Amino acid sequence: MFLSAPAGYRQLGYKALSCTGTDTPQVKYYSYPRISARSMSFSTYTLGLFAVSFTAIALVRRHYRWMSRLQGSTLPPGPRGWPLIGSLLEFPAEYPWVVFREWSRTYGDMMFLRLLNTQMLIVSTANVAVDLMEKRSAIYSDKPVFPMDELTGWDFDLALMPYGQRWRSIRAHFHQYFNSVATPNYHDIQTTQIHTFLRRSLDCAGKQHDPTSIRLMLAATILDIVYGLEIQSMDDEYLDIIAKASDSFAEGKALGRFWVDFIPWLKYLPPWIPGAASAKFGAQSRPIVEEMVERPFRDIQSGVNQKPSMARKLFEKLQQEPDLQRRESQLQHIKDSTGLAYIVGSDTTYCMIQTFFCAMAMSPDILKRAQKELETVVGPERLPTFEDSKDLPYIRAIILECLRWLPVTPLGMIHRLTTDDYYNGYFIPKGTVVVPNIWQMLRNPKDYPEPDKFNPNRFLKGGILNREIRDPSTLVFGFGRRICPGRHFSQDNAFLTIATVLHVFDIVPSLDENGNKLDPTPQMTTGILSFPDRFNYMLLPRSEAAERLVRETDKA
Ligand code: HEM
Repeated sequence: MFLSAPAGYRQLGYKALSCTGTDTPQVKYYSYPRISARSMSFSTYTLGLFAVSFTAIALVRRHYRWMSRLQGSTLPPGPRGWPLIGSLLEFPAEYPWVVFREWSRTYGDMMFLRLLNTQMLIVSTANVAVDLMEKRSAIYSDKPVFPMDELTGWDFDLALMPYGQRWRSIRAHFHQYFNSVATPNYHDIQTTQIHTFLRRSLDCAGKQHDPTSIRLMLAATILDIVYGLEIQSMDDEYLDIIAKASDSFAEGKALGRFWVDFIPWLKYLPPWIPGAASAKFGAQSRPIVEEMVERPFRDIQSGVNQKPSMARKLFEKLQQEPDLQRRESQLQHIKDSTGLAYIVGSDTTYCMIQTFFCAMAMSPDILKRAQKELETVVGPERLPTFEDSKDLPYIRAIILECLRWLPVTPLGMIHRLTTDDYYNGYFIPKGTVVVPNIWQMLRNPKDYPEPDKFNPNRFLKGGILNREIRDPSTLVFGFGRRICPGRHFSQDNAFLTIATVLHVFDIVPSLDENGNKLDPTPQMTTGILSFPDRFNYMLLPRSEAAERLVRETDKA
């Protein structure tokens, strides 16, 4: 079930794994334990029995339905699995993208498997992903419904939402404010927050860099744009509500924790019945999630918060809607579309910026070359701006390589097929959940030779970006009608953060108490999002002039 989760949730309890690194960083992923049946409680077993019975009936019925629809095709190959439970026992609980790559060596670029009553297609190459999820987007844009999302209140989240009218309306509101024409409107806010981040980083120069300051920068940026909120610290009361809501999401999605996603009628059990753990948990979670969505909007509706923002503009526009019923339903969609921006946008962008710091701490030559480009184009008198982007191909190549090297969502987000499909002689039954192994696509040596190496040069030819190399942003932000609508905003933010940091700071391994360099080798996390965590690096101002440039941002 964790595959269904959206980008951008606080990754609590994620596992971290050692990586190895050299001057040209390479990342290795190790063991991937299986799901442990011992961790399940008695009531979980009881409900598990129900699940097995229901699954058995559903599977037998489905088997006969499929047989009549094969039309001379076969299902794509894949692990055979066990009766009833399918491949549940061998399904990797950690770093699944690495295991799927191993499996694909046996089964090819389309692998079909079953987990209880969920059928899954894992796609390992970019061409197949584009053929299915982009070119046939009309039938590959749905998402499976998980009753737990409704119980916990998380069903407002666009990334989880089934394809349909509600999704269309919320996405349209969101798109209006995050499309490529609208995002430059946020450059001032982004610049202010990035400059604040530079000053905070300067205050901690020479010490292990605290990634909380990256989170704070992103929170302050997105919540200012969306609600006009001024976030000064991570102790902010509203951030605390978001954190609690995110915790409830993470727990609700933990594989094997609740059975309601396998036995949907469990959601109708009242919370006080023994065994109704999911309903009980949902009843605790829902008010917190509602508060997260409602609280900042209340202040806008009541006029307490008058600052210009996306929510305010949408709300004012809505007042011109004459149809009261329509106004009511649109109001909820507006609240939902604004409520999800921070949730889906901040952690994803955070992961990408962490990847940048990690790559730079491990690749001094690449860092120096980027700084040289900045010296030539921007000069010592000022900080880079968004307008410099077109003249900084090496910085842009670094961004592309960060997206490719350690993709933030290695398995993207699952899609669901809404009707039977036939592709390359294979039958893909309606309801199949499609998992793109983006991590593997971005490690295809035909597109990216020596794929484990961090090497921005692969995107350059004759000093400019080489359009013949597959652009990783066409994969990492997902596919077709569900493609990430925050991608322009996120890439803008990444550009200015990376360019300004490199212009004024060196990024180097931090030191132990005896002044010896610590190993900057990162730990990779596993989960919906994956990023290098807990690695040793610090920022040092490049010169007094650079320090001055940073301090002067306070006066700007
Ligand atoms: C490096 C940063 C980011 C990455 C790698 C990323 C990646 C993704 C991916 C893979 C999806 C799923 C697409 C699919 O289903 O095929 C997605 C969906 C989404 N993203 Fe992002 N994202 C990032 C930043 C952002 C930001 C900054 C925002 C908002 C400001 C955002 C908003 C969304 C929304 C609303 C969806 C759901 C779209 C839908 O299902 O219709 N993302 N993102």
